[in-house]
Amino acid sequence: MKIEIKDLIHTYPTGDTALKGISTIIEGTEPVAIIGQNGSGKTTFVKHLNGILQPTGGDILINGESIKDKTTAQWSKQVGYVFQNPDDQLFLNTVKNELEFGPKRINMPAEEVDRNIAYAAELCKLQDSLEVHPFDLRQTEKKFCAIASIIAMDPDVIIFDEPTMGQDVEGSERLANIIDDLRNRGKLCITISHDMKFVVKEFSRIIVLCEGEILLDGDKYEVLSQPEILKKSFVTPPPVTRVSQQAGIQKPIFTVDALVHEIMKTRKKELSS
Ligand SMILES: Nc1ncnc2c1ncn2[C@@H]1O[C@H](COP(=O)(O)OP(=O)(O)OP(=O)(O)O)[C@@H](O)[C@H]1O
Repeated sequence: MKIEIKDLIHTYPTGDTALKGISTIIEGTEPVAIIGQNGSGKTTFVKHLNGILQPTGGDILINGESIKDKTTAQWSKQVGYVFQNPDDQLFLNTVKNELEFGPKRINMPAEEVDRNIAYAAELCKLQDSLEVHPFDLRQTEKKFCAIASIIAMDPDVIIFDEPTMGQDVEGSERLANIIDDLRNRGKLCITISHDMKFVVKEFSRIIVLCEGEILLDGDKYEVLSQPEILKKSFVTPPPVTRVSQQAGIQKPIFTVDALVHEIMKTRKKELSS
């Protein structure tokens, strides 16, 4: 899977230019996180990746094919989009019906539908809720229902818009497990998140948006080693990273264990000199 974003511009009918010429390439299966302050253009950007929004300038090529050449319904076989708010996505009367809807709409063979539903329900821990009305699920579970309904369609790319919002620790771990499993199956996950702890744990590549432009794009160590530039996007690295940076440790640190290791290393050096 190769997604080429070429000088992408989006101006809403109101005249707001939310994307001011974004260019990058997303390739392979390594999960990518999109971060940035509110209003920086994250949702506008990812909504172009399966044609929910059309570029007003520039283009996106998915495996060489312009996003403009197919409808969202056609792209949804390849690129699934999980909405930030599950209430914008769920509309049927049981979880099972929600999971079946997409695969049937894209004419997936019945056997495959059953297999994909079973996989998506198990991965999202919804096996025991298949007959429940989605609106009777807790808000956090609704989100997993929305995620499972996209996974059941078996797209190559899955876009998550703020999946950790409102999730507790167990929910975030379940999400991390979903992303790991999808990657192991060769899927590309692209995720918008404000949860920096989740971002540094789960993603190796981070794209930082600021006022409709790409501010930083690269490996998480490279991105988080530039705190002064990051400040422009009002992104705050996780507490352990900030503590280590203030303590003068150059390489970004993402876990308490890694911080302790660095401190012990420095102490050993000091003692031996
Ligand atoms: N439907 C719309 N009509 C007009 N302007 C819009 C529309 N949707 C978003 N915008 C504007 O486009 C800009 C980018 O918004 P967008 O929602 O893409 O940002 P975001 O980074 O996803 O923000 P958040 O983190 O709050 O979700 C903002 O200035 C916003 O007000």
